[in-house]
Amino acid sequence: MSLIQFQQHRELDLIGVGRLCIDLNANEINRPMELTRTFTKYVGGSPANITIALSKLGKKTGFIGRIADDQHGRFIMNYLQECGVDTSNVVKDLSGSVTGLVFTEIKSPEECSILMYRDNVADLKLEPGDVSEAYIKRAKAILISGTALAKSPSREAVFIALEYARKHDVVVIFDIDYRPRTWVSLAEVGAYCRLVAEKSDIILGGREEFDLLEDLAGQARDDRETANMWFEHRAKIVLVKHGGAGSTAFTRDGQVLKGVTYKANVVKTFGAGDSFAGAFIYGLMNGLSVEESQRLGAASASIVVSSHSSSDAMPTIEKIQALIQSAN
Ligand SMILES: Nc1ncnc2c1ncn2[C@@H]1O[C@H](COP(=O)(O)OP(=O)(O)OP(=O)(O)O)[C@@H](O)[C@H]1O
Ligand SMILES: O=C(O)C[C@@H](O)[C@H](O)C(=O)CO
Repeated sequence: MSLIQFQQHRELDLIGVGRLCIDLNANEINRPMELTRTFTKYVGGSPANITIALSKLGKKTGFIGRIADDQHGRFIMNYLQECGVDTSNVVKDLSGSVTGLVFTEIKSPEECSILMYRDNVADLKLEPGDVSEAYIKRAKAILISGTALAKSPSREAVFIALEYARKHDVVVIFDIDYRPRTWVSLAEVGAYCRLVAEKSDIILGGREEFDLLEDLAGQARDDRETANMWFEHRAKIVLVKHGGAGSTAFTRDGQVLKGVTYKANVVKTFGAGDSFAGAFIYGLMNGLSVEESQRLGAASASIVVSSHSSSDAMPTIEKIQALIQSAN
């Protein structure tokens, strides 16, 4: 029996929950933001990127989120629809909120950062009443982004989504997705993310992100100890991402799988985690082993870090397979 039981008859493969934003990626690369004058606009936000990745891989996806009632909000809505993401549960926020913006700085292939504008953003205005039980029960899986827990009412909306998912056997995938500018304190990150991690089937994060959840007061924990901690709860797969060094997946049935990486012609490093997650989830949903799914994730990430955008560059399965074959 496979590790993760997706309810195969469900009409939607994955519903993303949380952030829908705009990425403004520097056109003049290899220089600091202070000297950057022009940017290209893309849809962004980690859960949006992952949902778009799955859609481009041919999966049926939907999204639960709020967008601002402005030009950027409409740009996001149009792009999701062009990608085939169902937007029936994306709500226009009428409270005067704005679209979250992310300016990306590409100083060198090794040194990239993001500058987030997150005051009064629409995505964090998601309300419990926006989350439909009937919608969630149509899906095989939901993807929760940790950043959506940073503030109320989005935080409560996520807990409601989680409750409906559990009630209807919808697989819960939690990407810790820690974004410092959004949170009030590290204590809150740990407290709220732990509550979701305890109820999740698959947990994805970087080493530092897991350290935040485990409340270790600065002591680094070993990946295996991390995985064991979450296996005491509901998790069946814990995946720790290690940037250019790959990833390690732990499974509840005792496997420890080191993920390969593929050579990239790195333009920028952000987008790696989201593209990895999209193709990794695709692999699991298609019944591939965890190791094969990690391979798809790594190949997708190598394509995206070699491109200028995150969402727009999410590859098709043919492109991923061609890269894997050319590397063999
Ligand atoms: N420089 C690179 N070259 C090739 N593959 C990479 C590179 N960086 C990351 N990857 C691939 O992407 C996966 C995820 O990367 P990473 O650990 O940086 O995720 P992340 O921290 O969530 O990324 P992000 O910067 O998007 O938040 C890695 O496990 C690896 O397979
Ligand atoms: O998650 C965000 O809000 C920013 C992303 O859209 C951006 O592309 C990125 O950092 C991906 O890792």
